[in-house]
Amino acid sequence: MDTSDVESFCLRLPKVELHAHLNGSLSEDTLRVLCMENPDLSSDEKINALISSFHLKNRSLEECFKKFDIAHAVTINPAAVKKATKDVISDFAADGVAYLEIRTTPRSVPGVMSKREYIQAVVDTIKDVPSFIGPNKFIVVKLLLSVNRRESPAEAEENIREAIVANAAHPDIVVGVDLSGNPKCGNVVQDILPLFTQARISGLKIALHCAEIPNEYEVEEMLKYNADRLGHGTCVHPSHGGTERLWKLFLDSKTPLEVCLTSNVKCKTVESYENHHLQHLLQLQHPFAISTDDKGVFSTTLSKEFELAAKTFNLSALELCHCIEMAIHASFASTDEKKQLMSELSAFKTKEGLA
Ligand SMILES: CNc1ncnc2c1ncn2[C@@H]1O[C@H](COP(=O)(O)O)[C@@H](O)[C@H]1O
Ligand SMILES: [Zn+2]
Repeated sequence: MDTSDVESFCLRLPKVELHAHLNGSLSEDTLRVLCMENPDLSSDEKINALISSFHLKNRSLEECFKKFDIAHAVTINPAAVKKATKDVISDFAADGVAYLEIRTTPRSVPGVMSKREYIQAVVDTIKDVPSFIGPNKFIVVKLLLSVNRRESPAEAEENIREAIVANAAHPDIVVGVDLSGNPKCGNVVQDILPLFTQARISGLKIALHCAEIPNEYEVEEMLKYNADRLGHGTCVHPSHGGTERLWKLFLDSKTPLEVCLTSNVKCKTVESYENHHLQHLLQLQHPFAISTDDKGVFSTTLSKEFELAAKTFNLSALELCHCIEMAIHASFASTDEKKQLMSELSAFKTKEGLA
């Protein structure tokens, strides 16, 4: 396919997004509107300062983490959380995403919103999707609730408890838990993985941010934990600060990896797209899901991530369709939903003359 064909093909592709943090995915328009609705931030200079710092070029992973505090400054009540969720879902649907798993860290604002009310605001908006997604659009949306490893074990325990309650109340929407946050923080193996086991026992799927930075002991324990999916997986391969042993453990686990190309390069955990560890997954046919991570912070879309993968690793139209197939299998969708997504993909392939 030539360049312009790749771009339009990636836009048309019925894509599957499995790794998208709500507050990292806010578009500039959404940020602007949420600022205007916030009396403390509604002046032009404050709005412009906030938005430009949200998109400021990162020089490190640390700098990236400071950006989420900016988004958190505007999603401070249920109405703002609903607006953020509605806009992010609409953005993905407009980008041709057919299936979306949003993940977000339950957050309380004293006197305004409890963690449960935060979660309810997201769930209510997901339930409301048919009312705001255009008639010619189709998107299935699920929710994972996150534990931020920077927070205390008590916070982590509370988030897992809230996730179990939310899953019991909305099993078709709240499908999993995610471990994320600054990888330099927290004692995950001792304080957090045991909590995730409680979530697993109650029927929630497990997604772990893994090996964003080198940490042999933690990565080994995470690989042995047999999560349903892993995110990033940057420092597993020996060429990126991992070891042969970790790499073998990872391959043997056959755990699907959520691959975030632009996030890794803009956070400088991977030096270039050409050097990205996706090359090894392609070579070894290890399952992966091309993902955005934080489309707002990194000014990307899922179509652009597919286009990047296609151009960097010379992937054909059929190989891009196979990426969607792998993501469907790795998703936390129900069996019927997976069948529906697979039949949508085969109808797409027929229409594109690929079947
Ligand atoms: C860049 N790579 C990353 N690595 C680890 N955690 C990340 C992340 N990108 C985002 N988050 C996690 O997602 C939260 C923002 O969304 P929510 O407030 O939950 O909706 C961040 O605070 C961080 O904990
Ligand atoms: Zn992430």
